[in-house]
Amino acid sequence: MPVAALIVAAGRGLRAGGDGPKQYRLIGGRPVLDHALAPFLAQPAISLIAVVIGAGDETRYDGAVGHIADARLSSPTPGGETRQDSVRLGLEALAEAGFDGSVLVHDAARPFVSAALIGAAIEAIGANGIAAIPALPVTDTIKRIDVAGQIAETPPRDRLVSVQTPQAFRFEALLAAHRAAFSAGLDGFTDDAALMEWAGHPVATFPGEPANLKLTHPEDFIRAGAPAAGNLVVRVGTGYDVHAFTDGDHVWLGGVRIAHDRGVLAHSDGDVALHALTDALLGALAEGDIGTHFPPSDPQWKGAASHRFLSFAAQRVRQRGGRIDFLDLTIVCEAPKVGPHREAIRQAIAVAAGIRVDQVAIKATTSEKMGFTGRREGLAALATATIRLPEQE
Ligand SMILES: Nc1ccn([C@@H]2O[C@H](COP(=O)(O)OP(=O)(O)OP(=O)(O)O)[C@@H](O)[C@H]2O)c(=O)n1
Ligand SMILES: C[C@](O)(CO)[C@H](O)COP(=O)(O)O
Repeated sequence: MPVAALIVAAGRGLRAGGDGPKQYRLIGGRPVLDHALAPFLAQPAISLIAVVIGAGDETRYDGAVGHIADARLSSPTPGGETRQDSVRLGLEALAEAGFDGSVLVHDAARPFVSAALIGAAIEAIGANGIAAIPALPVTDTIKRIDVAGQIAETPPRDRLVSVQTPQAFRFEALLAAHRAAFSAGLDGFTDDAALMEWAGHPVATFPGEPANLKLTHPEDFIRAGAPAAGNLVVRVGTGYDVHAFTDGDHVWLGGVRIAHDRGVLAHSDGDVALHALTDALLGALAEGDIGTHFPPSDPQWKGAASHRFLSFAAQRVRQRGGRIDFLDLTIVCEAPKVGPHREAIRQAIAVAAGIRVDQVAIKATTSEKMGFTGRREGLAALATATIRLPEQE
């Protein structure tokens, strides 16, 4: 089933203040919209990306995303007065382009969306879903107030969630719901899930991410680490990991399952490539190492898929207002052969880190039958991460 992404970026950002719409402001030297788009561009399952922009924002848009050379990104569509209007106009543009399948609707104002969350949205809508949205349990007690500001009700918190984007929908169903609401003159829906509920569709939830903040008020930009002057400094981190072979029939390397006559001994899935890359990013951030954040003593990481570790470290770079420039990896083993899987590994790493494939390099070498890798006792990986971070945080 084809998957499209619809990024709404036509708002004026009145609550955020500042000069011009917030989606064009810089975080870590890059526009918010560019941050929001990158993990969608890194997701190979997405075949079409449409962006809805405000009237008169064409030059800002070109300045923000003009560097992106990806045929999946279509020409921007003019938005409407409200978010609901902008989504509807974006859906109509996708319909005009003959799209059918699933659509992920995302706010440009959520620049810290992770590749993992986009993957979860695609998985949640799956082959048969109608609507699925990311949700987080609320931690504050929520009250409903009356017009005078008096508390009218305290709903039980265990059934309350706050919801985010990307929200995933069956395209035809969402388009029909938007058209029906438009014909009925209803324009008060603050998210697309509410519109689907109104149209009578079930809406499923999947776990959202606390870091997937919506930039709404000026203080959100401060929390997001937007540097005042936008000065970024280059930082380089290195990572190294080894795992011993054991009985088994496959290994995980760079997020790809490779059939092999041995497995690896590990608490997680034992992916040395992703572990070395995670440590390289954490090194560049000076935020400890993989064991600091995902202790092997913690049962929740038993058998964990290591792309989660890399996505976490990449997210930390973005949360600190930074960007990943390049990831370079060397895998050391006599077998399995890495060459046939190189491109799949590059893709998987780019998706997990939320960067482009051309920002990832994979090299492999044997150790000429010397040492533990040469004796086929295990495999190793070395990684270098080049990132940029705001000068003063
Ligand atoms: N007419 C509109 C209004 C909003 N949006 C988009 O919807 C998302 C969520 O909206 P919000 O955070 O409310 O953004 P703004 O409308 O820009 O903010 P404000 O309400 O403070 O003006 C943003 O990515 C925004 O660009 C849009 O495409 N068209
Ligand atoms: C769609 C949304 O991001 C879900 O939390 C939110 O409802 C958008 O609200 P806004 O007032 O348009 O920012």
